[in-house]
Amino acid sequence: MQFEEWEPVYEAILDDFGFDRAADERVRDILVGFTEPFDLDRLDLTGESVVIAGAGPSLETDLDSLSDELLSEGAVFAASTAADRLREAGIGVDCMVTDLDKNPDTVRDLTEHGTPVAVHAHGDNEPLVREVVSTLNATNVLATTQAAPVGAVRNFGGFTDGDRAAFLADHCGAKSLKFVGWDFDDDSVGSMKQQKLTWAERLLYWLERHRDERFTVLDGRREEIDIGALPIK
Ligand SMILES: Nc1ncnc2c1ncn2[C@@H]1O[C@H](COP(=O)(O)OP(=O)(O)OP(=O)(O)O)[C@@H](O)[C@H]1O
Ligand SMILES: Nc1nc2c(c(=O)[nH]1)N=C(CO)CN2
Ligand SMILES: [Mg+2]
Repeated sequence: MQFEEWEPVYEAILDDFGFDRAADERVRDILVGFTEPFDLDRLDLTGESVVIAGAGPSLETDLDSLSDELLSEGAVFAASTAADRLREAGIGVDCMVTDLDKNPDTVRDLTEHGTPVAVHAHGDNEPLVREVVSTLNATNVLATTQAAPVGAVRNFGGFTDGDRAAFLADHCGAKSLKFVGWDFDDDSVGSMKQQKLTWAERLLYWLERHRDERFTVLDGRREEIDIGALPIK
């Protein structure tokens, strides 16, 4: 997705949360200083089915639905702590997507052993960007921002760790996306997290339209989704 297409949605998100664009840009620029260009051919997903693992409570039961066939033929993208759960279950992660707020040791371990991690800079994770990114093997870091891309820091669209994983897989040519571990209505989360999940759902709905693909995670929900300021006709 080009930034011009993403930008109005980004503005709506900033507005909804009261986040500051200049802060996102400042932390993005710090990340620029720690990263090198990432060769996206390493994540060529052309013709592949990709599992997008969120970190919702349903991940536990959803893991049982992942067939050996899907896992051997497709790729697995994991948001944040979903990477830990998958690895515990013996499932390899092809890419982790994170804003570093939960499990930096996993990020360190994956990047050390050659797995790409999409590391996101935003206005509220400056200390993590400063402390963690300098300790990583930069070759395996795919730096991202929700603001305009600069240098090696890319923007594929998306906001929360999980929906950014889906936008990244889309960018990399995935044939189909399968979602596990997604719970948009989760009573265990606070109001800010619920607001983030509402945006994640909207953004997946938008991506679904873009791709002309039905995401089963949205089944039974499409009619109810408040698209907010999304540019959907
Ligand atoms: N019920 C859920 N709880 C948490 N994450 C969920 C849930 N359902 C889906 N997800 C996806 O899994 C990802 C887990 O990442 P993580 O918990 O680090 O959140 P985040 O995007 O960094 O937001 P936060 O600032 O709340 O930590 C979320 O970004 C979201 O896209
Ligand atoms: N400024 C800002 N941006 C974000 C934030 C956040 O807390 N603050 N959380 C996100 C969830 O992954 C994604 N982007
Ligand atoms: Mg996170």
